[in-house]
Amino acid sequence: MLTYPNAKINLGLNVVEKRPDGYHNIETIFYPIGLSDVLQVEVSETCTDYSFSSSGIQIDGDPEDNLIVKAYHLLRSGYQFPPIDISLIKQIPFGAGLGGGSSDAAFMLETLNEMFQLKITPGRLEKIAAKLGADCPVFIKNKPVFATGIGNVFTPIKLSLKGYFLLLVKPDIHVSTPVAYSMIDPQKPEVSLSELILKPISEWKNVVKNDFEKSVFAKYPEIENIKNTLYNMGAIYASMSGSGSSVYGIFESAPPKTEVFQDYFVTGGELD
Ligand SMILES: C[C@](O)(CO)[C@H](O)COP(=O)(O)OP(=O)(O)OC[C@H]1O[C@@H](n2ccc(N)nc2=O)[C@H](O)[C@@H]1O
Ligand SMILES: Nc1ncnc2c1ncn2[C@@H]1O[C@H](COP(=O)(O)OP(=O)(O)OP(=O)(O)O)[C@@H](O)[C@H]1O
Repeated sequence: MLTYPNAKINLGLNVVEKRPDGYHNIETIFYPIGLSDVLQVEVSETCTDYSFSSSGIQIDGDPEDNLIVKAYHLLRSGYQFPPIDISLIKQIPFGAGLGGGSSDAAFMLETLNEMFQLKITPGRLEKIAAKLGADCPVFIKNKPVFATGIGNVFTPIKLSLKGYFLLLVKPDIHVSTPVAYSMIDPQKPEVSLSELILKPISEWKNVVKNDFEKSVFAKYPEIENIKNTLYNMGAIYASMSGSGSSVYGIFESAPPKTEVFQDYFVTGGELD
């Protein structure tokens, strides 16, 4: 079975408070985008448990630590299904705040559920996904949502960026999520993001913020430069996604072709 685990961007992100368990309560809007990996899972004719191979962008770390493999082990411990061969084409940069690994894991859970008719409900799948990472559960419904808690409590929102254009830029900087959280001084926002996002997109620039930007920009001015360049190119709204290092611009029409980002990973297109 072939699936295309997609990335997300965060539209606004408030880090509200640190919790006793070390995690942080946040407010954010997750918006799925078209950039995706390719995940193939087939019943294996050769192995007795599972095989995993990965091509495309080379993922650091041990393959056993890949979130896809962790998702596999999580279901294997509670459900019966035959041996499988898993292959991934990695196209979503990691250390980018795009949730690529989380999406791979969520799609892996869904694939196994569907291929082997495990009959796990979407609600239960979200709970299983939460064991793999805070960003994982959102990829089960995979719709724009307002999220609270550690990013796992969802309220549907009526928000469509259909017809707008995205330009996404990822410099060659890996921002580690735990390190990014450790640099933040959490603060309850005066006005909730769920209200601010109802304003016209042209006003987001002045009110919708990502709390990670302050400390990440201070450490890596190059990332702030990308955001400024996107505004200079005519973006109606620009922001770092999640804990970085990717930065996106939202445009009312196709952004002008430019050489300025030639050293970076760049993607984009019309939004859904
Ligand atoms: C920055 C975001 O991408 C915004 O969507 C997410 O909050 C990050 O989610 P993620 O990468 O899935 O994070 P996890 O793999 O669950 O956690 C990695 C580390 O980030 C920190 N972490 C993560 C999520 C959260 N709400 N509070 C945290 O403090 C914790 O130190 C945790 O050990
Ligand atoms: N399938 C996967 N794709 C990408 N990274 C993975 C995957 N499985 C495990 N990882 C690990 O996750 C790390 C990236 O996590 P990090 O939270 O820093 O980045 P991110 O861009 O916010 O991505 P995500 O939200 O998917 O975790 C990588 O360094 C890699 O070791």
